[in-house]
Amino acid sequence: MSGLILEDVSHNWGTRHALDGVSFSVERGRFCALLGPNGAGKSTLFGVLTRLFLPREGRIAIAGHDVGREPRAALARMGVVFQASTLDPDLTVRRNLLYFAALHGLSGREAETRIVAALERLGMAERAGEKAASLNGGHRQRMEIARALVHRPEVLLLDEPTVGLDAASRAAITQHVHDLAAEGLTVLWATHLVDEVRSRDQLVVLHCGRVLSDGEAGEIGGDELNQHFLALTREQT
Ligand SMILES: Nc1ncnc2c1ncn2[C@@H]1O[C@H](COP(=O)(O)OP(=O)(O)OP(=O)(O)O)[C@@H](O)[C@H]1O
Repeated sequence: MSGLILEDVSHNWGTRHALDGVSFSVERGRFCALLGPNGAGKSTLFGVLTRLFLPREGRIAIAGHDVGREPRAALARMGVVFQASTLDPDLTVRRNLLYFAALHGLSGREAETRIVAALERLGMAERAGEKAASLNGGHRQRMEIARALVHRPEVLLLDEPTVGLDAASRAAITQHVHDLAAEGLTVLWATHLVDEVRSRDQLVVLHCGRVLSDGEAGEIGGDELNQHFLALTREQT
């Protein structure tokens, strides 16, 4: 069963085709890297996936729920890590997550249990009492991911989640999210960094709003993924 389906999704910014007939699907429990250079349309795609704005045309389904016809059911099954931080720096990790849990109608013991579980999955349990402002960039981003897991989504969307992090933090977060996919979460990970893609990942290359390739990363690019990606996106510019 597919965790995520996009069929012929298009979106314009004025006369610019930011997304032009984008179609691909991600199987349940698969890690899909959405790789594209700056301006490829990755953030626009996240905007239509999360209903920040409506696509001009096309269909999107999250865990079997059509985003246009059943938006509440679809959004309830989706966790999102945006580029910009969503945390209150003056609150503790635990308070931030409690606040988010309340937005999903969770409170009391149920919220506490889920928060502990989400923080443990990201190796952040011992930091629950620290203020968000005191965390380093890598831990702050792990907390963003824990926040996105509190309502137990089936699909996790991450928009360039490692921007601004050092190499060790990038590697740790990339590993954590691969582990989540191995446990059954469907992951869409937008990036312009080829070194975040593993050979067994699904790889969708997006450029100028179009899907240029879709398949297993090792088969598409092999060891020369970087050169392949550069050649692919250079040809189309
Ligand atoms: N709010 C907007 N108004 C007008 N044009 C926009 C808007 N947002 C994006 N665009 C344009 O749409 C195209 C796709 O941009 P988008 O931000 O989705 O790409 P991206 O792949 O996320 O890029 P980046 O990696 O730089 O964030 C670009 O040409 C961009 O200039």
